[in-house]
Amino acid sequence: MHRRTFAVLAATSLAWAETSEKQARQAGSVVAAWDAAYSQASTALSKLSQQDKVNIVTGVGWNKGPCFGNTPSIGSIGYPQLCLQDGPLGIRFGGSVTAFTPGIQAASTWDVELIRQRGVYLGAEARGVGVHVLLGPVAGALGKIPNGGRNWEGFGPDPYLTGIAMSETIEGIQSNGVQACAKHFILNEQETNRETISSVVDDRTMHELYLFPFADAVHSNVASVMCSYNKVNGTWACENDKIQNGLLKKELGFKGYVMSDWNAQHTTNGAANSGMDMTMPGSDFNGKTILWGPQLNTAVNNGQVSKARLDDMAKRILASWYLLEQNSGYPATNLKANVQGNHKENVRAVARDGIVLLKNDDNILPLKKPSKLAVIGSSSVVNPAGRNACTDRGCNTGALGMGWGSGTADYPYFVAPYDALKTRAQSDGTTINLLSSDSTSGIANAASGADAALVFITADSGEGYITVEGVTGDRPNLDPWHNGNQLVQAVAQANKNTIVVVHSTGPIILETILAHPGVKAVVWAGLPSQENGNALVDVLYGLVSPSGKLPYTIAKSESDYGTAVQRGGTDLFTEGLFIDYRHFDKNGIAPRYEFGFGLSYTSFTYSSLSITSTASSGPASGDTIPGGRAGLWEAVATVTAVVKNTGGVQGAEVPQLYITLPSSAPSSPPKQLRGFAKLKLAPGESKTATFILRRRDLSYWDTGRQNWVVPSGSFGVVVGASSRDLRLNGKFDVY
Ligand SMILES: OC[C@H]1O[C@@H](O[C@H]2[C@H](O)[C@@H](O)[C@H](O[C@H]3[C@H](O)[C@@H](O)[C@H](O)O[C@@H]3CO)O[C@@H]2CO)[C@H](O)[C@@H](O)[C@@H]1O
Repeated sequence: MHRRTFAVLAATSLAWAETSEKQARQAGSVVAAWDAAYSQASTALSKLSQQDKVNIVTGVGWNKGPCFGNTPSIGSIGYPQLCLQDGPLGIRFGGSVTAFTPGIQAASTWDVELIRQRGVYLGAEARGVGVHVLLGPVAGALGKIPNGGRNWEGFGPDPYLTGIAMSETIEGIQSNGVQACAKHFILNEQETNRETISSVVDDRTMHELYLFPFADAVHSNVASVMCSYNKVNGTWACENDKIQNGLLKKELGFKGYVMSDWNAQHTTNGAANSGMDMTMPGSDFNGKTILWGPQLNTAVNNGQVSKARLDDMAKRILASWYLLEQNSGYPATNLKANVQGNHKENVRAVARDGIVLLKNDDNILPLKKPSKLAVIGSSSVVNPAGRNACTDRGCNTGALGMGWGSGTADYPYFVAPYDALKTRAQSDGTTINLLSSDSTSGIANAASGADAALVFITADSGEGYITVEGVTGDRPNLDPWHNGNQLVQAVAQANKNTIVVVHSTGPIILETILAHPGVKAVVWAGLPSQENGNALVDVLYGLVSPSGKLPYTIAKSESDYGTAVQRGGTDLFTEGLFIDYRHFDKNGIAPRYEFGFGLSYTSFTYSSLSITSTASSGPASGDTIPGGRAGLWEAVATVTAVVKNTGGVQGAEVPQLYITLPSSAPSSPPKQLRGFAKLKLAPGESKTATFILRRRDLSYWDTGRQNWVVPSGSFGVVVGASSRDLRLNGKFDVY
């Protein structure tokens, strides 16, 4: 059977709900696939010495192999030197690879077809360069703190949206026979003090927010999970029996292996006995401290780590390798191979369809063959030092396409906004006045007299081992960089048709910008990677209607979020379940632009809400399959709604389904996203969105019963164009 995992789990790029329903039906085959892989792993294991087993679980050391992580080959079973390489948006330090859009841009499309295709292409490139384990996708940081440095690597602070994106990405990657790695497990929500902080979280919040998307990852058969740097409730994540053995392996039924984040292991025995299965990179960054290898051998010999535990570690790694059929015909590692194919088409589509139009007064957009345009800001052009001048994108100079850190890839080319605008202007006969600086001097000259002025601003963040312009990972505030507020004000003063384009790793506070009457439009262009300019021009000129929706809330003030980077040694997660829109809803705070918001060049109406349910109240039951109890994944309700394009142009709408749990579920969020669809609609066309609710979608985590429970009572159902633009209301009762 070729590509066993994919044959079992892959669904065509239908609505996510159909995909997950199929998965539920196929759960039995998933278990059978793992069983077969385990059987092969057991046979192989019986041929191995203890030293071989230790080698399988121990990286060769920092900077000692062709990849970021490497383990030694074992000739007797044909096991290769395993290559583990970042990352979540492409092959880090690849020679000729695609720099895909970051996860947050993929989430911003709300388009499972594009998200899945992105995953398939990521996997194809990883296979093409002989990477066995691709270190992504990311569900931690989830993004509870808007300033979190690495939020952009993942899919945003809603666990449902992130869970769907995790599944689609993992299934896409693994469809190519490449092992995916869901990271960082768990509660790694900030870069500041990430290697010392303890994230202290209550049981319910752990389950309903942070573990939720990892359950999707496990349900999609992810081969590996990376434990994170931080402590969880006082114990290092990579030494934490409760989260590794308890939550991940026992409760979620995870069959693959847990690897450490790079140098996140602290002890030999603690890590082994708490469920960590592979140490990476195998030494510290000085190459001096080695915690497994010979130390693990000794620990096994003197009984501090049992032989059975070592067997279990090795078997999990081998089973994952067999599950993905990497034992047959896998390409040799060559990170310099050209594997781009036509994948840039996915980059452009995600970059474009992830653009969120926030404001469009007087229908200033789309542009209509302007005779003169002003283009202003240092981020309108490519970094003058070169598109890849800063290692791991560790600078914010020129146009922004991704944040910085290990979750980056080198750009094979980079189309900056000005490059694409210039091309378009030539065909339209438009004159462009370019001022590629952030200085407010000279703006009157450049901007006045133009039909419209496009001003480009950014906000950047990344991983804490790099400091950019004084920012060590997490953003110190939610302001645009490089005096963006003053720049926009100066432009809007000079030109009353100012269009602000924002490239950012996360929310910024837009109040100063929106207060100026000259600002007619705000285009939230996110992180578009190598297709930055092309995607923008597609939207600015109306080649497509904007169809992205915010994957996070944009607040009026930073303090409105109710979460912040912690500077001390502990983060108590006192906000509990109430992050992002849950917090705004609960506290009656008006956001500037709510979660799920995004304008279009056309308009949509909603009608004909229909709800059917067979759900019964009570705890989840069934055997544990990958992802948790089987019953959680059963479809128990269906909601449909009709959306019509009532405007004059083609467009795409994202109807969103939110549920309100009955009051018998204590202290629950006012509403929670539990379905979405992306409908492409011609003028006058109607389509039906179908949302299939699984038992888990209607459940809360009952800490007393230690199980997911569907509460009895009346469930509220709303379908709308955003989390605050709710068009259809209904309810159904569960007894
Ligand atoms: O890449 C594998 C995982 O690595 C973690 O990040 C590490 C990153 O990959 C690595 O480049 C960086 O190394 C620096 C090191 O921290 C520093 O002490 C040394 O002086 O310079 C090194 C090179 O710049 O370390 C990062 C960890 O600190 C990611 O968390 C994980 O997501 C990756 O998959």
